[in-house]
Amino acid sequence: MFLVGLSGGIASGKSTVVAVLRELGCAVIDADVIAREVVQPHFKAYRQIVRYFGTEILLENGEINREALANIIFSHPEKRQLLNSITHPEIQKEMLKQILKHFVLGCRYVILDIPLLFETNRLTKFMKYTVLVYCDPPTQLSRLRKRNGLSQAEAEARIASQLPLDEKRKLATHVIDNSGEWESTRRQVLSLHAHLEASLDFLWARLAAGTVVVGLGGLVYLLLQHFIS
Ligand SMILES: Nc1ncnc2c1ncn2[C@@H]1O[C@H](COP(=O)(O)OP(=O)(O)OP(=O)(O)O)[C@@H](O)[C@H]1O
Repeated sequence: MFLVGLSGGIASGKSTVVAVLRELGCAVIDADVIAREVVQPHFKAYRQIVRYFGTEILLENGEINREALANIIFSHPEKRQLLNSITHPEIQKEMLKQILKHFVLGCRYVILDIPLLFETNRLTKFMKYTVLVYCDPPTQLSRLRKRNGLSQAEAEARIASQLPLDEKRKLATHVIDNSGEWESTRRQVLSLHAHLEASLDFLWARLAAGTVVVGLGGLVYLLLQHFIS
């Protein structure tokens, strides 16, 4: 099995592309969903967040008030760092668990949908391929304005807070250009899927796992022989 990182920019069409990939039966791990899960009450990160940030960041139902927490870390970079040091290891653990599950199920590849994949650049070294869902700047601006009901200035400010798509484009191994019609995007996703399905890169991980299993089996056999005789 191999990993494929997928990212985009605000309103560039990532959700649209992921929907097609899921429809094709691809295994997709959504980092945003995991980030929301690990701060739910029964998780370790929840207890740590409450310990450090206090019960005032809780909603009446006991869940974390994400907006209140976002406001705190917005003006206190050291608190943002603290929050990241609590949540990031839990998110990575959960991602690893899901990757292993897909490996055991025999998936050839898994798509990791990570919003800040190219900005943080920490996870790209684990990816065999990286995919950018691209959209030309005027189209991105107009789709964002329409979807979120924003003024020109508001939409421009949100886009400017991210690494420009033209910069991310240089970092990706594959680009899906979503500037045109849905059908054109769909065709590109189908062709990417065919390319990934045809790749033999999944064999390396299976070979490595097979070698470990055979090695461990051999070791157990030798130990049993030793103790029985
Ligand atoms: N090819 C397309 N043609 C027309 N509209 C599109 C196309 N692709 C996406 N859109 C529209 O553009 C908007 C943004 O798309 P989408 O929500 O998929 O982007 P996203 O990258 O997931 O956004 P975000 O990361 O900001 O949540 C949506 O309203 C969607 O319906």
